[in-house]
Amino acid sequence: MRAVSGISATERAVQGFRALVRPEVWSALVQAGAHREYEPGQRLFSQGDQSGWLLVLVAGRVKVSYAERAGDELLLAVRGPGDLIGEFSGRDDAPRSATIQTLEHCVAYALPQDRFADFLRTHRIYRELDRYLMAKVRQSAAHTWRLAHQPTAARLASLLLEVLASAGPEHPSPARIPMSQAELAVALGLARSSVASTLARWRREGVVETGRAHIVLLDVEAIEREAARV
Ligand SMILES: Nc1ncnc2c1ncn2[C@@H]1O[C@@H]2COP(=O)(O)O[C@H]2[C@H]1O
Repeated sequence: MRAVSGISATERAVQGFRALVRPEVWSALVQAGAHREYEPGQRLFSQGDQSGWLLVLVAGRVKVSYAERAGDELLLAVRGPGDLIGEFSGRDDAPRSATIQTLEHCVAYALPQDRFADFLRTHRIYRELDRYLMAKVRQSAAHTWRLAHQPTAARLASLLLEVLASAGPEHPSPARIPMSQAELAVALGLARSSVASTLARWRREGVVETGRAHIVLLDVEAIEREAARV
């Protein structure tokens, strides 16, 4: 697959916790939690809160955002099926490090942190959790670099590819990006007008289709080429 900013699209694919454990361990983890369904735009965790549970996400994409005091939120990551959400607090007993909001309808299983700790012990999967956390740290570095150094179009393209990659293989419409232009602008720390004019150009070129609160990627290769421009 073509290299994107030195990273191939395959490497860019978000690796969930599910990919790191045996299928029967993942199933047992899901069964250990309480079934929850969330509407699009629902806030699951708020940065700074103290709460003793985490989510095992099985369907739908969420955004992870960070803000300093009353400042605008900046997007840290987009995660999807196969991910753990809210596992940091259980590791370091600190408040929630970020705010989590659903981008679309989500299905997850909720587990108290102490039950998750028991699960890690019983199934001896500390190493897998370490690898998972380190993958999140590594992806954060790439994300930060893109925010700081990529021009507008490349930054926007990178985010659209991240949302696409986080959909997971079972998603019915992964190329439908459930974010408005205003939401994309806030997420990337860009002016809304810059996002609007880039999307208008891509629309004219047949690369995307835009709706009221979503974008459909019609030509992923063209978006990958845009993301590769530094
Ligand atoms: N940089 C990041 N990349 C991916 N997920 C993150 C990142 N920062 C925070 N999170 C997730 O957001 C959650 C917020 O609550 P926690 O701090 O409990 O656990 C956090 C992680 O699951």
